Amino acid sequence: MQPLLKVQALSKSFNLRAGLFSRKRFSVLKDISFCLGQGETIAIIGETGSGKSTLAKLLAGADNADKGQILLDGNIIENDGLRDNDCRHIRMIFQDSEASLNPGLTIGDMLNDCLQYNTDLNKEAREEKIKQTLAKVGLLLDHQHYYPHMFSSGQLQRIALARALILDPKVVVLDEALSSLDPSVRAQTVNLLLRLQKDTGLSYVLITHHLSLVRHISDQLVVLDHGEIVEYGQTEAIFQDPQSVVTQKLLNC
Ligand SMILES: Nc1ncnc2c1ncn2[C@@H]1O[C@H](COP(=O)(O)OP(=O)(O)OP(=O)(O)O)[C@@H](O)[C@H]1O
Repeated sequence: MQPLLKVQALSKSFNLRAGLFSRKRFSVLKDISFCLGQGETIAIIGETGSGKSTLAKLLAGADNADKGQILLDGNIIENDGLRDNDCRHIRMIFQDSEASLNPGLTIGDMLNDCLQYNTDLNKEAREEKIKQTLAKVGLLLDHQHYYPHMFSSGQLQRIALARALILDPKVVVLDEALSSLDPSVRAQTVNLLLRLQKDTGLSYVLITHHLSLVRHISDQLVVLDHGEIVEYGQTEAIFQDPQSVVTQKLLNC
């Protein structure tokens, strides 16, 4: 069966200042390849600086790769740094959702803007979509009139999720999106993510340092080290018998 998301030999480097007048390229991701099926979750783990967030940004189209392809449903959406402009199908949620929300906009206006920029829906259809999406993430219809500062951190993550889901994506990239939540709110958010996945066949790319979360919700696991994949396979198999020294170190700490 064709995977929903296929990442092929993705590479990324940045310019680094190497002296007063010289720069050199610093390779952050090298030949990254993996597949993700519909309704599945792949976790990406690795030490700080191993390239996880850079990979998340490439997947969501927030940055371009130097080389390699990203295919969604068999269609190339990124090819050697050229991205298909339609960013709807892969959406991203960050750790600090408050910082990514405009403090001067109500939640309803923010969701409405998102629909206006990305769809042809008329006013009534947009209102209906906002209503459905707020309900989907467990928020009240009245919350559309509130501003970001009026919500708790758990509710803010639901708002970030609503902003991602309102465009009916196929993949959501969660970059440490659950890390700042306290354990009970994190558990509620995980349950919400799992329910949405079961109901809608959504796929997740989970980037986290929380190994228990990785084991609980991911089907597959990618271990990054200095921008390279050192282990890739079924999560449970890797947890039970990690092959690479890097994975053994990460799982033991
Ligand atoms: N825009 C940039 N310009 C130059 N270097 C960058 C840029 N973005 C990231 N890097 C470098 O790329 C490397 C990987 O960074 P990245 O944020 O992807 O790592 P990470 O695995 O997500 O780390 P963490 O777990 O701390 O979030 C780091 O050395 C970082 O300094």
